[in-house]
Amino acid sequence: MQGKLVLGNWKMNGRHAANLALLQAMLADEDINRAGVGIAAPYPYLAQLGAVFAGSQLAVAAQDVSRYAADGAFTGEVSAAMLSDIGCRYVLIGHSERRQYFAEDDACLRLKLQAAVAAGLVPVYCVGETLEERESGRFAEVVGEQLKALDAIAGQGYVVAYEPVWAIGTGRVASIEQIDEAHQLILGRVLQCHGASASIRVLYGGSVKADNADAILSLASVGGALVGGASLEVKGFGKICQSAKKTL
Ligand SMILES: O=C[C@H](O)COP(=O)(O)O
Repeated sequence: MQGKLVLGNWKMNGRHAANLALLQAMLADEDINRAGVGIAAPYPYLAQLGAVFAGSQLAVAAQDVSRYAADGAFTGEVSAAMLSDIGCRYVLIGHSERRQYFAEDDACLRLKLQAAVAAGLVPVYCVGETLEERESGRFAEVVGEQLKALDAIAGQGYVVAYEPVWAIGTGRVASIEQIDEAHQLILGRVLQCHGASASIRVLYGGSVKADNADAILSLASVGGALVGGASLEVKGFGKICQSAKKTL
């Protein structure tokens, strides 16, 4: 059985000196410093993560990637090949903040997924409904539509992250029943579309904290966690990683 994966997403946070202290504290924490844990940092700090994590099993992840696969005249873009070149293992694709603020649509996300796998990265494809979509009973329809982009990389390695938008950074965590229902739905769709051989982890993200990690990560349908705010400090993140370790 593959272990649960815990990825911290620093979002647009960090400064070189503060990162160093945090990363070194993570390396010194035996719950964090092991296979199955990684950090997604802003582009300017990915090399710093690579240097500090060198020789450890901690993974470096990017928060986004260009939809353009080939090098060339795309000012401001960072290609999947570049991320791979500097040692990234994972890349977040389709985070709700990218969908919301940068208008990333299905066509764009399909290209990003393809570019990522072509460069040997593991995409962490994020899906999730807004509060309005949940309250109007459209949760399964919305998530089902979002999952269709994965057809672009059928048969390849990827991770899905279920992040209900209403639970991100709000402290309002989805209930255990809501999480299990969503994860069962996602696992069912992935299996239906990509075959019985699909061995896909579905991470939960949205206000995962030290005090709810045990309950969330003990669900069989939850393959790990995508952690925002709590990955910016070592104590809470360590506790979340410990909850994942307990399930091994
Ligand atoms: O990528 C992480 C998610 O957006 C969750 O963020 P959060 O843990 O701060 O709610």
